[in-house]
Amino acid sequence: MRKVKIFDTTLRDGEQTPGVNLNSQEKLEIALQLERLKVDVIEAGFPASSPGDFQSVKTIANSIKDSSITGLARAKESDIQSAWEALKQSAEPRIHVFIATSPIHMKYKLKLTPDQVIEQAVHSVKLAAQKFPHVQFSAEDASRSDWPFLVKVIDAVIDAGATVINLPDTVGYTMPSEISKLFDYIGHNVSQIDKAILSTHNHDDLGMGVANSLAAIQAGATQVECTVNGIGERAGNASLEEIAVALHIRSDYYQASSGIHLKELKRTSALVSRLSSMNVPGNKAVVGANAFAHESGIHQDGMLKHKETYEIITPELVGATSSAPLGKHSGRHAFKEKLSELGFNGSEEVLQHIFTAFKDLADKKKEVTEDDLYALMTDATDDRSKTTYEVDALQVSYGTNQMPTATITLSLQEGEELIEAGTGSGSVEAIYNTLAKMTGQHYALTDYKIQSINGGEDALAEVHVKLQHEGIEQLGRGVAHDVLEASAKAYIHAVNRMIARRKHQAGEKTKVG
Ligand SMILES: CC(=O)SCCNC(=O)CCNC(=O)[C@H](O)C(C)(C)COP(=O)(O)OP(=O)(O)OC[C@H]1O[C@@H](n2cnc3c(N)ncnc32)[C@H](O)[C@@H]1OP(=O)(O)O
Ligand SMILES: CC(C)C(=O)C(=O)O
Ligand SMILES: [Mg+2]
Repeated sequence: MRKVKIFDTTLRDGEQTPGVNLNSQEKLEIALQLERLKVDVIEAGFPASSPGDFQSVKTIANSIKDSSITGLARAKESDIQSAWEALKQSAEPRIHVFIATSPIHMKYKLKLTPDQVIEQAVHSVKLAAQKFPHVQFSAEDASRSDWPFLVKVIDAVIDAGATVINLPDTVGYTMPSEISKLFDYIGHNVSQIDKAILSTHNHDDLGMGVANSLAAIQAGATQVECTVNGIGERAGNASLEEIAVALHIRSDYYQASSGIHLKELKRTSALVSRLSSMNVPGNKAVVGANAFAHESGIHQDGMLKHKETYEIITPELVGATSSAPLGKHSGRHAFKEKLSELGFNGSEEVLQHIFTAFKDLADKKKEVTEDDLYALMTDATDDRSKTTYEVDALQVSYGTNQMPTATITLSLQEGEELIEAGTGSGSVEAIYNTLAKMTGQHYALTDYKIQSINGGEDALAEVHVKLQHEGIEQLGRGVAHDVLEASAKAYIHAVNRMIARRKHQAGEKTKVG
């Protein structure tokens, strides 16, 4: 059985999803979960792209031990230097240098001749290899590049020190049989291909991301790049969970396996969905809510008689069962144990905060599931030093013939308390009008999404909002047993993050000035 390395790029290409913006703490939380999932390489970001990304990559590189950490860099000295500064403390420093090789990108975007591209690629890989023991080179838009030219580039960068060669289908243009031929061609025509790992990276513009990844693996790729839930630029990247499960279920066909801890898939998907505010569609393969649901009579009959009639993947395989090991009579020890099993590694103060929220919930809800605990954990692990406002109390008065009125108490970081009332045409609008008055800013609400965790009448509500103010867009999320409380918390979460971002930007400007 061939081993296929999983290179996860949720924190880099995944974060390029329009509207997704993860802070350092959220990125670290995802990285810790990717480590538990046993991905081989985590692409933690693009250090030269912003001070925030630089810091996230550095923090992740210093915290994760069981997966290799890498960062993206253009074929440019300053990007490579920045990646080195962020990654030098990691266990196995690894860089990902890229430059485009297709005629359209070279001519119009880079404004370079093919020879100049080879020269820049070789120069950059040599520079990178002086610092990093592992250098990955990507020929951006490889699938629309001239194949003999690709061979020339790849031979030259392997000579310069590249140890991994990645051939991305950057715009999701190629088809499975074509990518198969491309990998086969490269395998047979690059004289030194045995010195490097061959990698595939596919986008989903034509819905072929996973199919192309599997075809490339069949044709010789031993590394596959993907993201959790398939998030990413435009239509997204090939989805990690679909590739890992396809390799497992059809190992007879691919004769290859990943080392992914499949039982962690559902949990990883839920975490990424929550932190990125990107809902997982119900019919999404492997991790969607309906992936193991059987609706029609003939199917249910078949399942009752013999599960394999309609089930090729068991929910247990991917950790999709929800258990309720904790209840209102559970104590702190069992609770702490369970949270650490779920990957919680926060302070005692945050643990106490989650425990109080759990007890409140257990009083109201029949079953507290792992998904509920995950939601409470995510809700509580925001950096409290960056919290300007907190929702202390909320009362909403609503009647069919009456203007909804919200009365809200907010506590401020300094210990002060604000109380205000306001109205709106609906209950949520009344809350948001009141919060706008209290925070003294008019934030435009550009998105509002609500979902229940696990379903059922007593489910937790999770609200995601997007606020816009003076050119900045900010996501926020809130979890509560009540939808109105979750709505207020989501709004305040976005406001707090917006304020923290502005303070950070002002700090950066002062440093530069
Ligand atoms: C296929 C991919 O996913 S590639 C990764 C894409 N990810 C991102 O772009 C996310 C983060 N990006 C950013 O924050 C910014 O684009 C930055 C910081 C990287 C660069 O910002 P700016 O310096 O303002 O440049 P801008 O983004 O406008 O243009 C990109 C420049 O890089 C050049 N460039 C693009 N790719 C490469 C490359 N692989 N190697 C060298 N130069 C490159 C472009 O030709 C352009 O150069 P020019 O300024 O001489 O015309
Ligand atoms: C940077 C490269 C690998 C990329 O994301 C792409 O080409 O899609
Ligand atoms: Mg990409």
